[in-house]
Amino acid sequence: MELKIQGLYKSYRDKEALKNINITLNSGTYGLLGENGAGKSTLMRILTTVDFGSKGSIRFNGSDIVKLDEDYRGIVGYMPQDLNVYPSFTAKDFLEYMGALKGIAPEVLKHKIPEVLEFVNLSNVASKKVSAFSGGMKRRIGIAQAILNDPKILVLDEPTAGLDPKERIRFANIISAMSKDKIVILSTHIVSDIEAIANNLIVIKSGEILQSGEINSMVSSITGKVWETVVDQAVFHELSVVRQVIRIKQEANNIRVRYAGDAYDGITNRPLEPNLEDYYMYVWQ
Ligand SMILES: Nc1ncnc2c1ncn2[C@@H]1O[C@H](COP(=O)(O)OP(=O)(O)OP(=O)(O)O)[C@@H](O)[C@H]1O
Repeated sequence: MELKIQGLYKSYRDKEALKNINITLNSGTYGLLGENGAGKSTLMRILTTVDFGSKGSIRFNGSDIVKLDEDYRGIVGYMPQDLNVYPSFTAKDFLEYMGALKGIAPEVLKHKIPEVLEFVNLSNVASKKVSAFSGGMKRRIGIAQAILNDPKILVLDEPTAGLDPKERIRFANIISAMSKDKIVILSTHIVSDIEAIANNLIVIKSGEILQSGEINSMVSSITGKVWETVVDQAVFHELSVVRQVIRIKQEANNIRVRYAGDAYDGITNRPLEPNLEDYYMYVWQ
């Protein structure tokens, strides 16, 4: 399976939201990371044909997705950032409605709805109004509607925003369980969520791909470059000028510092296992 994006641009009047995006996605989970306004939602909307690029092409297994039209939409699942549900809809009503919009036959929906509700662990609230759901439950019903058509390509815009730690883990497990033989693309601002859910990272900045690759190899490329030390205020000040500080914690009169770069001379440093946040801070900040 291959989704190939070539020379993709998107302009909104005077704003260039995407600039020359080139990337090929295969089965796997891709985390799209970028600041507010980087272009993540724009790229996701184009990948799902909710919107179109100004220039460039996207091909699924060699065929242009715009030309594939319904055939492409039939294999795509999309969870937009703001999923609006009529307040009076129950979970089941909502899935019936979304299923009908996707053109899924009623007899298929009949067995598919209980299946997806079970999958996202909402079977027990199938007849409850979605308007009364917690943030985490709303995200899960969002996933449920996105997978109604057994999509090969699943696009999730900020699926973990506003989730508590428990819901976050539950969500990560749901995504991992269904990422086999699919292209899953999810966006987030939270680096640790990408590390927990995705195998591949795409960093996007001002509409351009800054870097993309396999998360494990990115992280292992900075082995030996992440340290912890406990220093006083004066040394911390010197250190923070010449090294990338990742995290600090005040401890009595000292500061515990996680930093990246070469070990700073003249202090006691403890080597740490790098993680994706270290990589992100060290390489891009
Ligand atoms: N419909 C639109 N009309 C005009 N400009 C737009 C429109 N949609 C997005 N933009 C602009 O395009 C740029 C990219 O926006 P986009 O929503 O894709 O970013 P994002 O990375 O998803 O941001 P966030 O993390 O805040 O959701 C921004 O500068 C935004 O203001």
